[in-house]
Amino acid sequence: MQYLHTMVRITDIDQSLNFYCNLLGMKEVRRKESEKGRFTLIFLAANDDEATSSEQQAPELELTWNWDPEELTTGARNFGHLAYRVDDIYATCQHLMDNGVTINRPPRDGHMAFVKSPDGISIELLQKGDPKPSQEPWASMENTGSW
Ligand SMILES: C[C@@H](O)C(=O)SC[C@H](NC(=O)CC[C@H](N)C(=O)O)C(=O)NCC(=O)O
Ligand code: NI
Repeated sequence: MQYLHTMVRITDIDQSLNFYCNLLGMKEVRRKESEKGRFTLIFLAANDDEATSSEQQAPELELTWNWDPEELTTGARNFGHLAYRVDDIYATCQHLMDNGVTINRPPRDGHMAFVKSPDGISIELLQKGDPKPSQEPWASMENTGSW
């Protein structure tokens, strides 16, 4: 068995592509429109995953946008988060914060941070390799989550 993707529903394509692609660096790999079902599917891959060998498809994030407006609750307790490994957690969090994203759990320990997507999906960011030495403003920044 091979892990293929995780699907999350979104309320706004532009806001979601700005967050996942422009800010987090993911790439759109394909898109499917359904006139009958009145929805759009957009498949994203993390940039490092593009290097995965062709026969081992990179795990993807499937964004589902239903054309008819719907309110998305923040989901049942059984869904936790999407996790990504980043080269520089401080630089990633700074770029997100500079573009208006709240750093719910700052990378105080140089290892782990949490943010949320425009639709409230929890995103865990983990530092590649060893944790970076603690630095400001992250060391003294308060959590806004329950982490
Ligand atoms: C392409 C493949 O990866 C899919 O996941 S298609 C699954 C299908 N999706 C939809 O019908 C999208 C629109 C629908 N209104 C929705 O919001 O899901 C489907 O069966 N979805 C049901 C589900 O629970 O995933
Ligand atoms: Ni799917």
